[in-house]
Amino acid sequence: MYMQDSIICDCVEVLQECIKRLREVGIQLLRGISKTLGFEECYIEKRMKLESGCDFITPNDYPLRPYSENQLGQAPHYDPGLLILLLPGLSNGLQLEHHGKWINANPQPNSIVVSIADQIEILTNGKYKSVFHRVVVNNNVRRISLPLFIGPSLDTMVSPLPVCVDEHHPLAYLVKTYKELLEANQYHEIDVKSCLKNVRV
Ligand SMILES: O=C(O)CCC(=O)C(=O)O
Ligand SMILES: [Fe+2]
Repeated sequence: MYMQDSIICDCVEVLQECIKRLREVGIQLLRGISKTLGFEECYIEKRMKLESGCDFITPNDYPLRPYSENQLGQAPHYDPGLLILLLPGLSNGLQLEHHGKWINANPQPNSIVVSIADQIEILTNGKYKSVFHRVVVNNNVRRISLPLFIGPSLDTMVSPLPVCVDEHHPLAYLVKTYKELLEANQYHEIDVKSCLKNVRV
């Protein structure tokens, strides 16, 4: 009993440290994105109130499946949030859509997969696209992955930045709070589901 408790404690500490470091990487990348848009580096952090941001960590465990080509562990989807930082585990399976084809992400060992999510697409009025992706699984390696969804605070209005809207790029998304976007599911409860289809103009 004692052993089990101490193992669980160790796991919690490792997980907390892992989340902290993934978040630090995410914040640095968001600073880079702020700069590419012509802002000072903390612009997105401040505008999205990331100090009280709403992050989700949703570990995935894909059991082994009887073999069939492209057996899906997760159907094609977009992710909510600003950025996703994913520890992809030891088996391949993550695929990204590129020009209508599915491409294997094939991350290097010990790497972090970073993807743009819905709220960056909305903020940039579609200049940076949320990544459409899916997971295929196979019958010889169990896949465990750990994504961290970095998001704004729930009361933050998410709308295209004026600098990304002009006559060639008309406003393409409605204005809603992050909470409203996460609640746009049949249960009207906060859920880690993409909201893009509900806000495209
Ligand atoms: O397991 C993966 O590699 C991706 C997981 C994912 O897309 C998700 O949890 O939203
Ligand atoms: Fe995802």
